[in-house]
Amino acid sequence: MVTRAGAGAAVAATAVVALLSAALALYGPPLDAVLGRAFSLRKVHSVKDMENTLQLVRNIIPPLSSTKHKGQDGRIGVVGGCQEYTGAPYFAAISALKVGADLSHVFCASAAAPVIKAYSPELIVHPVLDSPSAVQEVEKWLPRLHALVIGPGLGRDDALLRNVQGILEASKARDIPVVIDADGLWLVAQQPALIQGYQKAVLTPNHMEFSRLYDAVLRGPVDSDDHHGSVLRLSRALGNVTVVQKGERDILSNGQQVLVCSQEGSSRRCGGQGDLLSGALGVLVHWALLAGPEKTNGGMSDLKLTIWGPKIETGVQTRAQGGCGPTTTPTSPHLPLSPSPQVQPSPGGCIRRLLSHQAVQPPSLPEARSLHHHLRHDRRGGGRLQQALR
Ligand SMILES: NC(=O)C1=CN([C@@H]2O[C@H](COP(=O)(O)OP(=O)(O)OC[C@H]3O[C@@H](n4cnc5c(N)ncnc54)[C@H](OP(=O)(O)O)[C@@H]3O)[C@@H](O)[C@H]2O)[C@@H](O)CC1
Ligand SMILES: Nc1ncnc2c1ncn2[C@@H]1O[C@H](COP(=O)(O)OP(=O)(O)OP(=O)(O)O)[C@@H](O)[C@H]1O
Ligand SMILES: [Mg+2]
Repeated sequence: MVTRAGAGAAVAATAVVALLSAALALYGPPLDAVLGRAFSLRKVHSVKDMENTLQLVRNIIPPLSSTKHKGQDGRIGVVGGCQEYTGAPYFAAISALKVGADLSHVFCASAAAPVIKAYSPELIVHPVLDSPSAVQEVEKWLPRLHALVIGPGLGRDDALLRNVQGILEASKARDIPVVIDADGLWLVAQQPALIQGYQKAVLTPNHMEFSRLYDAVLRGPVDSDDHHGSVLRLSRALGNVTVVQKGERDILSNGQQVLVCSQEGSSRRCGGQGDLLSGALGVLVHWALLAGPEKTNGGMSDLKLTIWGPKIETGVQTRAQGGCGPTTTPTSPHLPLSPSPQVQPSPGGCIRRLLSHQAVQPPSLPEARSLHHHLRHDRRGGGRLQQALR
């Protein structure tokens, strides 16, 4: 049963991964300053660290106010949902709402629409994705959306993928941040140029999706001895889009920095947990952008290669140094490739530690429901994510 604290921690943790992905994607330096304040080398107590992490997240959550109107704090679109998969787009879209977006749209195939509509009256479901005019239908809504989450439950039907390609092009033309997950990544693996250099794209591959994408873009297998370098290389090869490789440790990179979150999460490996993350990320990317650099002190560029979490791992090394990091000397001054396997203490002599996400409890309905009920209640009680994070 998800406790209030557990729910808060789970949501907070997702928020942290989402926030860091957003900050990596959207800003230059120096989130490091904020992180410097938030994390320290001292023996970390998870509650204390989570409190620091929450402060970082709180910086971007827009305050509730009577002067705001519906939709102002987030209108998120999920592009996905087909005959076989109706749960994934629901999980992504409802997570966006529960994290704190005001409106959540799902653009799906007509067969999936009545099913997803039946799941929740809170979602605005458009049965357009398999329509011949799908791109135009979705394009009508783009001026009113703050971010898109492309892929949950999309499936691999060529006609749908072609429509999604057009939707992605139209979104880029409007500078809309996009989170690309699941079979949206299948499309990107087939046509990497679709997001090449679009730095408002955040990719959230799982283990398998990462291997496929890496192989398609870098023409070779992932170097299993160098996860950090692999994520860095893939991000660089795609023009510094942000890549969040989900796994026992989540590894994030924007082609300049690498963040590793290794906080123990749920050991359940059930379907839907990645969908929850992608939906949450859709809102938080928008909020991070809305908050602006002053709220996150700008972002990441001074952030050194940092290994985050209870187990301090070795730093990434260049191959020349016997390590398995990027093969070329990194152009970025931000990546001090340590000659020794020890992690270089980052500025201020501390090796920061990021307590990040505990994977959301298995989304079996009762637990998810209590989580959702809990956040919803907080939302109504005038608290958004902050309330849930207390
Ligand atoms: N309720 C719904 O509507 C849901 C719908 N969903 C939708 O399903 C679609 C496909 O998404 P997906 O994640 O199931 O397929 P994908 O990632 O291609 O993996 C395929 C194979 O790769 C392997 N494999 C996977 N992980 C691995 C690992 N860590 N380490 C090693 N191997 C690993 C594993 O093969 P195995 O090894 O088990 O034979 C797995 O079977 C997508 O659109 C998504 O949105 C889901 O979101 C769930 C909820
Ligand atoms: N082995 C693991 N141990 C702990 N946490 C994990 C592990 N693998 C993934 N996670 C966490 O679970 C969440 C979902 O990751 P997962 O790999 O299940 O995504 P996914 O396959 O896309 O899920 P979905 O079924 O929704 O598509 C992520 O936050 C990730 O950090
Ligand atoms: Mg997935």
